[in-house]
Amino acid sequence: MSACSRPDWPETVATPLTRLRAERPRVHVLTNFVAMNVSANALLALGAVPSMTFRADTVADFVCSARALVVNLGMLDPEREAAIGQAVPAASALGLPWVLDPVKVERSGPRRDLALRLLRMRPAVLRANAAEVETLAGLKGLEGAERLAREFDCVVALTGATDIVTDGEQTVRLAGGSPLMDRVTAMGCAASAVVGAFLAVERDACGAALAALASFAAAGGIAAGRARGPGSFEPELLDALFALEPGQIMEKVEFR
Ligand SMILES: Nc1ncnc2c1ncn2[C@@H]1O[C@H](COP(=O)(O)OP(=O)(O)OP(=O)(O)O)[C@@H](O)[C@H]1O
Ligand SMILES: Cc1ncsc1CCO
Ligand SMILES: [Mg+2]
Repeated sequence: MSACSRPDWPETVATPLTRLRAERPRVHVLTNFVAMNVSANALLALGAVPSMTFRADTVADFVCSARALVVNLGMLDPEREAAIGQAVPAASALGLPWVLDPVKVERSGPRRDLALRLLRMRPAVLRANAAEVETLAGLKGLEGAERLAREFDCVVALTGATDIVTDGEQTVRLAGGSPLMDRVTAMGCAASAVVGAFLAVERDACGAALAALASFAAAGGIAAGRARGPGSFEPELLDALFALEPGQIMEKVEFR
């Protein structure tokens, strides 16, 4: 039974967080220029180690020695697209889990088609917002997320004011975080990177996605309580991820 239906939340969240900090897995992140800095810093704050190269002739070596891969389609240029073409087969060959973040597929047919081709290459988790899920599924909200999870045999983490994690059969909703997360760039991209970090230590993709989004939401809620606005929110978020304790996650995040 997957963690999407497992009720022992402390175990689902606390154990992977402790393991992440103990093992310090390296996660290879292919992402856009807007998101690079905050994604790398979020991983470091949590205890993981980022690598970010997107040279096509180098990326497979980095992926082969990493423990998870994150593929983000934002601001996609030919160089990063070529790197994705090397990185995903390298990860698949090793059975390395990977996350797909289909940034803004609703804006471009070719980008949507690339995301659909990548979905057929079996990411462990698709992390997307509502517009992206609707574009890829042709259906809105939870129904769209469930359809994608079933069609592509992956876990779908649909984020927004409430996050949804589904494997197509079982679904968990998480409420937490802060509206300030919508006023700072690349929070979704950073959340996808954090899902990659949890996949590195938790092979149950539902469990990894839940632990990641719960940790990110809890840290977001804590940071919002300390920040004066978007400018001070981001450093507060990194500090909150660094100091995050499992008890705070249970306190700040509501599971439904
Ligand atoms: N109104 C909100 N209240 C609480 N949390 C939120 C809110 N909006 C976004 N979040 C959180 O912010 C993070 C990013 O989610 P979002 O759905 O905004 O991603 P996104 O649209 O892909 O972002 P981006 O493309 O800018 O990286 C998630 O962890 C989500 O839970
Ligand atoms: C790629 C990109 N373009 C504008 S903001 C942003 C970060 C993730 O959406
Ligand atoms: Mg996004």
